[in-house]
Amino acid sequence: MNMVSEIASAPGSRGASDPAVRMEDVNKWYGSFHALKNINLTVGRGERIVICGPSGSGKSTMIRCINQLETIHSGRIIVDGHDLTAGGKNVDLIRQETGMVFQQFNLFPHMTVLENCTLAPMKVRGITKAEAEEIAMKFLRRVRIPEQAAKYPAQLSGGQQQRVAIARALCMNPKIMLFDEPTSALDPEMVKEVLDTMVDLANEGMTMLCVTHEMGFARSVADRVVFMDRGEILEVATPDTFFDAPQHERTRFFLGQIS
Ligand SMILES: Nc1ncnc2c1ncn2[C@@H]1O[C@H](COP(=O)(O)OP(=O)(O)OP(=O)(O)O)[C@@H](O)[C@H]1O
Repeated sequence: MNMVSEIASAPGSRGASDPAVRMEDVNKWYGSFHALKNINLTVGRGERIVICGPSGSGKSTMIRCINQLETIHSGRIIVDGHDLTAGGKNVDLIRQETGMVFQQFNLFPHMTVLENCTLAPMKVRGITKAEAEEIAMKFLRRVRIPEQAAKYPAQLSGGQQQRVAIARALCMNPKIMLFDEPTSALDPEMVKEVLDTMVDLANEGMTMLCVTHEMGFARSVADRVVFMDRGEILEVATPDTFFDAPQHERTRFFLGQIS
């Protein structure tokens, strides 16, 4: 049994019993291409989910739908009790609920690390520059690069830039962190520093959905692994079951190819 049936909440109400994310019968098309097919997934608070599957299976699309970088065509996505798919797009609310880290770090090149981290909190949370800088420094310390605050992104390594991107997302005080292949663009020697930062976050109880090919991370950090193929969720399992006794033939084929 997965947590879909273990977590219940009354529709329309918000409270401690709300799951962090609930996706109900979500469908998405790109033109005539059916990219997400009846996706149902409930993520508990503090849960760590790793999403894997072959290229083009819909992993990025699925997590980009959670923070509305992509729109869905049917179904519902409820984040921390807010139905983000109802009543139009509330970008400020989405940005406060979900932080996202992309493969390409997406930092503003003309702004310092500190400015990258303070921009959105000042704009969206309405806090002063001094408050925003205090928060930014707290999170830059947390990702272990406070000494880089005055530098520009181009002066940092890829791993450092990705840690800035994580700090920047945390400055919005999100309830959920979404990671879309955060280590794929990094040189191998920098992967570990970013994964270590993600492990720290996981240990602090952050709810996380991570699209990643880092199966070691999935095995050691995930509470559940979601396997997608051709726009469908084919399997949701604990790492032990997923890696040692996968239920679906396509999961076995996928694992056979990457091992
Ligand atoms: N903007 C778009 N327009 C049209 N088709 C798209 C668009 N974005 C994604 N797709 C298609 O939707 C499918 C799912 O893409 P998605 O990026 O979600 O897959 P993925 O599992 O994350 O793949 P990868 O591991 O290669 O990043 C692919 O077939 C892709 O070509």
